[in-house]
Amino acid sequence: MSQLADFQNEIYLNGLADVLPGLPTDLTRLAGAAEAKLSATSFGYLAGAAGSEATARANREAFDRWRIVPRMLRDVAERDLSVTVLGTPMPAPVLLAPIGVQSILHPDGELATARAAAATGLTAILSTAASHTMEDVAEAGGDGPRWYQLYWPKDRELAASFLDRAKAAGYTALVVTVDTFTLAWRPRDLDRAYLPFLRGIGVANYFSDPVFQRAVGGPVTDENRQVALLHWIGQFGNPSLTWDDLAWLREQWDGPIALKGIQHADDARRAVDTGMDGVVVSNHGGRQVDGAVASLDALPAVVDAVGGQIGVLFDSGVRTGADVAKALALGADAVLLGRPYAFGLALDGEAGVRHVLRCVLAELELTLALSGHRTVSELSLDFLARA
Ligand SMILES: Cc1cc2nc3c(=O)[nH]c(=O)nc-3n(C[C@H](O)[C@H](O)[C@H](O)COP(=O)(O)O)c2cc1C
Ligand SMILES: CC(C)CC(=O)C(=O)O
Repeated sequence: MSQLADFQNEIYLNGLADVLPGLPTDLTRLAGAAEAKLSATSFGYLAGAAGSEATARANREAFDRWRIVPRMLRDVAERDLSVTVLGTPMPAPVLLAPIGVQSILHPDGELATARAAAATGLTAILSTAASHTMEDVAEAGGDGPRWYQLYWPKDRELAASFLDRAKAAGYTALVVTVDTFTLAWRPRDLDRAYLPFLRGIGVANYFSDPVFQRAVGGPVTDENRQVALLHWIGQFGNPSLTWDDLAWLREQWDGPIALKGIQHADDARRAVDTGMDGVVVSNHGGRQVDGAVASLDALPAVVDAVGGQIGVLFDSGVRTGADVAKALALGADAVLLGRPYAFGLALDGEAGVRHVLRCVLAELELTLALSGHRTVSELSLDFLARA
C-alpha cells in the first residue's frame, strides 16, 4: 500500500476520532460545513464569485461532463504519483492555490496552511494579499517547499522589494496573477459592503514592507493607518501592465515564473515567447469575469498551444481527487487546489487543511490505481469519455 492512500487504512483501522477531525471525507460537503461555522461575510467572501456566479458553476459543470473510463488488469501494485514541477519535487501533482486574507477564516490563517502543506509535502503558494507576512509564513512552513504569488503593484520599487523578500525567505518559484488587477463585481460582498482589506486584513505584506512604509511616512501605526490603507488601494493593482513588462520581471527573479489566469491559447503562446516557465490556466474560481469560459474547457487549447515548451498548471473548480485526475488527463502538469483547503482551514485550522489535503491525495491515488494507472505520466485522453 502506498503512502498517499495509507490515509484510507488509517481511518478504517484507527477509527474516526483518532484520525479525522470530524470533517467530511466527501470533499463536496466541505462548503456546507464551513458555511455553518463562518460569519456570513467571511463565508460570502470565500464561497462567492463574480456577477451571477455563472462561471463558478460552469467550472464545476465542465468537470461533470468528463467521465473516467477505468482500465483493468494492468498491475498497479507499485504506484508513484511524484512529479517535479517548475523545479520543485512533489509527492503528487497538487499544490495549494494562493488564497489571500486567510485570517478571515481562522486566526492562524496562512501559518496553519503552511504547516499543513509542509506536513503533507505539498507546495503552498503564498498570496501577496496574505494576512501574515511572507517571512512568518516561511518560518511556519519550515523546510516545506513554497512558492510566492505576486500581485504586481503599481510601484516597481515595491514589486522589487516583494520579490527580494520572497527570495530571501526561500520561496523558489513565482506565480504572477494577471487576471486580478482590480476586484470584479462580486455581489455577495457588495450586498454586505464587505472588503477584508479595508478592515486591515490582507495587507500584512504591504504594511511590513520598507518601500511601502517609506511612502506612508514610516511604520504603519494607528496614526497613519488610514493613509496606509488609501495608499494600498492606490497601489494594489496595475491595469496598465502589458506583455512588455514581463522582461523587467524576468530580470528581477531568476527562478521559475508562471503566469496565473491564462485562458486563451494565444496568451499561452505569448507566455512562451516572453520567456515564462509556466502558465496557470485559471479563471480565479469564477471570481473575476462572470460569463467566462469554464477553466477546464480552456485547458486543452492551452496545452496544445504550449506544446510542452513550458509547464501548464490548472485551477478553478477542483473539488476531489477524481477532478485532479481529469485535469491531469487533459494535459495539466499539476493542479492547484483552492476553496476546498480554505473550507478545511475554516473548519479546523491546520488539522482541517491537513485533512483536506490527505483526502485529496488518497482519493487521487485510489482513482488512478483503480482505473489502471501507476504514474501520472501514464494518463492520457484515453482515460476520459464525454458524459
Ligand atoms: C477567498 C479567495 C481568495 C483568493 N485570493 C487569491 C490571491 O490572493 N491570489 C491569487 O492569485 N488567487 C487568489 N484566489 C484564487 C485562487 O488562487 C484560485 O484561482 C481559485 O480559488 C480556484 O478556484 P476554486 O477555488 O473554485 O477551485 C483566491 C480565491 C479565493 C476563493
Ligand atoms: C483580490 C485579492 C487581493 C484576493 C483575491 O484574489 C480574491 O479575493 O479573489
